[in-house]
Parts: sequence; C-alpha cells; structure tokens
Amino acid sequence: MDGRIGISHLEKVYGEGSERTKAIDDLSFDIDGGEFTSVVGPSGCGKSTLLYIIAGFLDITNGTVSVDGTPIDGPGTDRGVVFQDYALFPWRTVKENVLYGLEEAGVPDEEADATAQRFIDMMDLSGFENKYPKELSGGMKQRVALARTLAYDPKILLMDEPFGALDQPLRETLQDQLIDIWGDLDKTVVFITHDVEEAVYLSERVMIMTRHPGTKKTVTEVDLDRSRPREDIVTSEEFTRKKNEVWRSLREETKSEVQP
Ligand SMILES: Nc1ncnc2c1ncn2[C@@H]1O[C@H](COP(=O)(O)OP(=O)(O)OP(=O)(O)O)[C@@H](O)[C@H]1O
Repeated sequence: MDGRIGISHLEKVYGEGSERTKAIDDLSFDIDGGEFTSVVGPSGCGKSTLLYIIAGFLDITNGTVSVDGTPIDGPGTDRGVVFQDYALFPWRTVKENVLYGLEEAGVPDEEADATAQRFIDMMDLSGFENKYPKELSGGMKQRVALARTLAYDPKILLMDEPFGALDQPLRETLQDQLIDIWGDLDKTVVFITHDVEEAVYLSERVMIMTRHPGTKKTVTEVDLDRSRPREDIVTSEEFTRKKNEVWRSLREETKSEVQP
C-alpha cells in the first residue's frame, strides 16, 4: 500500500554556534503504508520536529526521510497535517475551509463542492456549512480541520496532538471517529500525543522517544481488536499491559531528566 514512510539516520540540528541545538539524533524508523503509529516522549524530545520534517516544513541536517521511496522535498498533497490549534481560516466558513485544499489543487467547482460536502457529512458537520470558526466549539473546529485535510485525500495524515485541547468526552468521540476514518480510508497516520492511553487506544505501534536529543528508544506493538466497544478495550488485560509497557519506557526517560 502507498504511504510508506522511511526514516534513516535522521539528524536535525537547529541554529549555529552557541545557539546550536541537536533536536533529533540518528533516528531510524520505517512506517508501513496504512499503518497507525503514535509517537510519545518527554517534552522537547523532538516529536513536533520529526512530524514537521515528514510534512516537508523543515530541512534535515543528516540522514534521509522518504515517502514511498522518494526523499521528501518540501510539503506535498500526499501528506496532510492536523494541528492542535486547528489552524482554520477565520474569514472562511466551514464549507469554504473544507474547500480550501480542493481549490488549491484546481479541482473543478462542482466536484470540489460534492467532495467537501461528503467530508462535512462524514465529520458530522452537516447544517454548519455556513458558520464561521468563531461560532464553533473546539471539537467542531477540529472536525472541520480534519475534513479540510481529508478532502484532498492525502495518503499520510500527520497529527500533532490534535485532541490535546479538548475535554475528555470530546476527545474520546474524536478518537473513535479517527479510528473509523482510518479503517475506511486506508491512511497512514503519524499521531503525536502526550497521552499514553490515547496512544495505545489508537495505534498499531507506539514509538517512545528518548529525551533531548530525541531518538527512537523503544517501540511497542499494539494488536487490539478495535471492533469492540471502548469500555471493553480499555478494561482489557492486553490494553493495561501495553499501557504499562509504554509508561515504563517513558518514565525512564522522564526520570533521567531530573538525575545529575
Ligand atoms: N525553531 C527552533 N529553533 C531552535 N530550536 C528549536 C526550534 N524548534 C524546536 N527547537 C528545539 O528542538 C527541541 C525539540 O523540540 P520539539 O518542539 O520538536 O519537541 P517536542 O517533543 O515536540 O516538544 P513538546 O512535547 O514540548 O511539544 C527542543 O529542545 C526545542 O527547544
């Protein structure tokens, strides 16, 4: 399946001289097309840096990052990014926001309109097409952002703590919606989160990064039957075991931060 991400000996250094910071050091990791991977790690370990490198927003210092075998050279419509703060256009309505990527891609009006409406419906936003972002709740704004990204059909979804600003019930609703979308649309998803439970609930693999400079520390494989209701999943023995495994690895990194 398309949407494979290859990361080989990635190094990212910001700044020069006394301002020099090595954010990522010798990180190698491959993600299969259609796979859902979460990335967790201590604050400042380079999670967002990694995501923005895959997005093509940032240059790399050393190593290679490729999509389907082709080294990344700037942003592209094969990758869509969803941010924590939604990044909607405040002067555009819901429909106009969702139409944005389709307009940029030169999709004819009628087809763009039908596609936008399909994703508006999929994200339960029907009836809100003509509202402006300021008239929406946080959860609705994030659903608009997701619809906007999905509408131009990227193979890869890059999500930077997308539900971090939402309260728990909303977060859970959006997590379940994302699992459905992932199942229906065959996307590769790279999902950054601080929430271990969220990472294990959503992903097939969780990569835990070392603290600054960040590299791959451990990878936990999660093979949960996600067709069950949430209550059954989160109370299952396997879910608890995987959560503890990720926690243990993460705690080691956070602990080493405060040791001399
Ligand atoms: N534009 C920049 N210029 C210089 N240093 C930067 C820049 N962006 C990030 N850094 C540094 O790179 C390191 C990694 O930052 P990054 O934001 O990728 O980490 P993170 O794991 O996403 O953090 P958090 O979990 O707190 O969001 C940090 O030390 C940060 O200070």
